[in-house]
Amino acid sequence: MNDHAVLMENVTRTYGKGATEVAALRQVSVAFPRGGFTAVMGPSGSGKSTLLQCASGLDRPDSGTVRVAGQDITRLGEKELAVLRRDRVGVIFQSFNLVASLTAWQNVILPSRLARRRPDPRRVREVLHRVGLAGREGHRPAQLSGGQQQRVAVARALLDRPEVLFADEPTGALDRRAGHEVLALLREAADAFGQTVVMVTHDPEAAALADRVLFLVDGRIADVLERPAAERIALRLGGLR
Ligand SMILES: Nc1ncnc2c1ncn2[C@@H]1O[C@H](COP(=O)(O)OP(=O)(O)OP(=O)(O)O)[C@@H](O)[C@H]1O
Repeated sequence: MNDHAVLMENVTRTYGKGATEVAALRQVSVAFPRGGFTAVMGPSGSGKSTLLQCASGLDRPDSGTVRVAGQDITRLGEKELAVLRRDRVGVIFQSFNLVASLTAWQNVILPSRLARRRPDPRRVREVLHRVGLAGREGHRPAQLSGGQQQRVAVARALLDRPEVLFADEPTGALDRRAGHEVLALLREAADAFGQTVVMVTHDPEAAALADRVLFLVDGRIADVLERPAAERIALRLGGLR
């Protein structure tokens, strides 16, 4: 067993062609240690979301390799990739991505239902309880606060106990307190459940909860800080712009 949940080697991702070509990632090599919590920061357009999408199998790099749980996902066909994403990876977005017509419970089990599985109701209850939504199972997104909606999305990502949780600005649409609750859940996923967390954020205070902060500039890793305080992150970030 290697101790990296995700290993990216020489990953390049270019969008567009000719005059409109943009190199979103340039030969990026990075390892995300098992059970670690990594924040990814950098100026707008530096490649953070692209890195997350390539690492999670939502996007394919043009070259380089991405190993998730030891498997090179760049070599997998669509079906195999879908299975790996389903079984090993959880994803959380800034905009929650919930279905408005479904209840919290139904949103949490939706990916399983689409994969023709029947999740154990005890597990669904447990995971909704863990994110603080006991008693809100029957509420639809419009009947929940932004923080509660994001916690539904976290519960959905946690349901199948994925080895890796990817979060793209998970607190971007939340106020401080709600954001902190979501971050605490991500921290707990790493500390109590040994899950690997990779989170893109613009917020130095959010990044300060991570074990390590990667800074991207123009598609390259410009710096890595271990367990930095928010002030140091903000300073480093200011120096990059
Ligand atoms: N689908 C796409 N088509 C064309 N260009 C794209 C596409 N997605 C991203 N890009 C470009 O790739 C670069 C990196 O984008 P990316 O979204 O990864 O940056 P980011 O660091 O996440 O930015 P932000 O903080 O603004 O969300 C940008 O220049 C962006 O315009």
